[in-house]
Amino acid sequence: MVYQPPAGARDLLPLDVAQKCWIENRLQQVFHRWGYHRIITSTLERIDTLMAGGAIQRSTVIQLQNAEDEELGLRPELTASIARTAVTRMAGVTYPQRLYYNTNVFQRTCDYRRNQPQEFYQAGVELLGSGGLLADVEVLLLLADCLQALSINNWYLILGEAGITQSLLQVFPANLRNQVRNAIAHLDRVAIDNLPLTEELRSRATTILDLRGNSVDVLQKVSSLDLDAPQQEAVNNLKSLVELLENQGNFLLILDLSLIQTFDYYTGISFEVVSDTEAGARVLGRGGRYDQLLGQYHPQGDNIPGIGFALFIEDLYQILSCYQQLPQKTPPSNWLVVAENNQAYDAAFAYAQKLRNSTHLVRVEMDLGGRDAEAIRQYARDRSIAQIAWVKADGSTTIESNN
Ligand SMILES: N[C@@H](Cc1c[nH]c[nH+]1)C(=O)O
Repeated sequence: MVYQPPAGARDLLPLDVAQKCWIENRLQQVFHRWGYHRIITSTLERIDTLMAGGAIQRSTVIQLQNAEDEELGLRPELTASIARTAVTRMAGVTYPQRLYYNTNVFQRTCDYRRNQPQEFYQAGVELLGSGGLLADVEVLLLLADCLQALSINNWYLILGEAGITQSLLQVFPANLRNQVRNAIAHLDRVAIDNLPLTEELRSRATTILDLRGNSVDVLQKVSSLDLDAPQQEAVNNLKSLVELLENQGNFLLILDLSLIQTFDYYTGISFEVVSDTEAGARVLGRGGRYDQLLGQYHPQGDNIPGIGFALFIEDLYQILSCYQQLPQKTPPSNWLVVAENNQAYDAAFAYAQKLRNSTHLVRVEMDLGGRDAEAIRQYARDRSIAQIAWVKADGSTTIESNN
């Protein structure tokens, strides 16, 4: 019997892990520097929990069933789980809470034959309890810092504002609003042309779809629409955010008020990080503000504002491997400790332990017997092990460097 992994499953071998850790450690250092704390939530959630925010479709969740016949699923993202934890397990904490995660998520693929992956890794943050401009700026500058820590320079931010876009959609008749939203989400002009809209509304839908480009132009275009007072205020806030980002951040910003998903929980800014490579654009992460999500999980429905993002480790990996940034080998051991005969085992283990305790980050491996001295030297050369320690039963040791 040959045991195969299920379609879409992936095993990460030591070099893959070293490369993944290289990315994750850099991100983690940035999260720490900004005062974020790691949270680990359950891989398994009730389907209801995953879907409560309105961003997750049942068909994309890998589903499981427990003995009580509860419908469970593997988390496809972290924000819903963190929202659940925050208002239940973390009730009573003070705000703001700065949380980060670095973990796997599962997304069901429709095409099993192509062996499409179903397990992915994400690292991200959630900043809970702050609804203002400063929290938006913090999260976006933190995001920029993450990319800088990975030495990724060719990227831009597509910034939308779900609140503004949703409210601009209110002029459409309720029975057509979803179709207009879908057409805009997919930048589908043909669909807009085919909807039974008045010419004025059709032109409004096309204007929303075209609210994309450099921030000055887009802000001007949106201000020329007949905005009511709350819309005007939201546009002014967006303007302040853009100004702060353009002063503080060192990245290209594309304002996109047509940025809207067919499903999401965003109520304020929403954004995507896109890398610009010769091979084309690649989305490296996304996020946004969700001020109504935590209320879905709160026993009394109390809302707590939140904003965050997730970076997609596989996509970062693809970019970094093009630039040859990642480690190309697993780190070699520094020492190979060899017991010269059976009586020297005790002394050899003791010597190896002494080396391990001597400096931080040293790698010491024991020779496991069964080879002669030449084979041991060859092994050390093959594995790039710098030093061999030959240990005798009385504890005396000869050190040989292996160049
Ligand atoms: N969880 C979202 C990203 C996000 C984090 N926080 C807010 N949004 C996703 O996977 O798309």
